[in-house]
Amino acid sequence: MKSFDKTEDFKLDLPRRPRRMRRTASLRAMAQETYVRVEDLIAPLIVKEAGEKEPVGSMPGLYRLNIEGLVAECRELADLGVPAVAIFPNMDPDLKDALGSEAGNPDTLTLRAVKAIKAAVPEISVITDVALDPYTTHGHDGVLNEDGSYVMNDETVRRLCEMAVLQAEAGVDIVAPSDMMDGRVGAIRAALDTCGHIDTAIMAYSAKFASAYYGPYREAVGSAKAAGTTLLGKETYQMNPANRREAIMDALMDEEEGADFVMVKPAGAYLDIIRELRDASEVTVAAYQVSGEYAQIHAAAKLGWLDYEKTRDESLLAIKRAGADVILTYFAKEVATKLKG
Ligand SMILES: NCC(=O)CCC(=O)O
Repeated sequence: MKSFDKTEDFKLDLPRRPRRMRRTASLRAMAQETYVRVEDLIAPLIVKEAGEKEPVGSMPGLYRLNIEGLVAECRELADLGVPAVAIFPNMDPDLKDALGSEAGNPDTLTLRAVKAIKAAVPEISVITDVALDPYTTHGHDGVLNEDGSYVMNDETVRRLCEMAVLQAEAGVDIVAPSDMMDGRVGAIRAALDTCGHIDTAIMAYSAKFASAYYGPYREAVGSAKAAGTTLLGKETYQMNPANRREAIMDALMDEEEGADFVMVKPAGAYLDIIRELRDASEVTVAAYQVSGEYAQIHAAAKLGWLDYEKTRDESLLAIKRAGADVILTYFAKEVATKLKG
């Protein structure tokens, strides 16, 4: 057997050398396939009734804002070029009941917030959540049956239609059903059209998984305790994290029913679903980088275990590369500021 000759000139005969395009910054810039743009970012914001802005412990940089603070934040985001905000209410527990009746109040906090934003910052698109969980004492996204063992689908959808029409009347640009009831997109589309809101778009939380990554958000909106008061789990309506085909089926149903956006939530642990949905769907694909994804980057960076900015930017780039057209992310303002600067 011939021994390996260390002195011999050693050259691989390769038809391609991919490292050629990685050698300098300018070559790497030309070879870059994916970018995160400010136009891709949607900022989720939390509104509360009154008082000073309050930090959310597990989500550094996120605050519960009163309407005035919320409007000021929207002004800054619009000036940075962020195209949209998604508003979530932190409700006074006294306004919650088993039916989520406050959701049908034409003067509820969310609707006043929408009107204030649209009056002061008309150029930013406002997205509102269509779901009952902020308003129910049990924290579920719908109306329960008598013994509390099931979220009733069609009764819940009727309530969601009522909510969506109120939101459209308040001037919201996009309603976002996040409840995961069957048939709600078609019913909401029909209700909006019947009431003359043909131009109100629908962003469907289509592949919303029953995920542990929502933990910090539940603290932010004060629904963690509520969700714990019932034995009924959200996995009876949200999707099983193990399922891929089901996610695509549900999203394509939403598209057929009239969704203008289909969403995957969470994002980082579901990049395969984002890619597959981008390939299968004709409409805009949104991905929601949720609170747990945000919190884990902050926590690891605080411990000195990860580089904060690089990990943040890589997490968003990966979601774009997977195929998301827009990303709901708590990093929106920070990243927009960096991209503008
Ligand atoms: N409806 C909005 C959410 O549920 C947000 C979840 C999260 O950020 O963890």
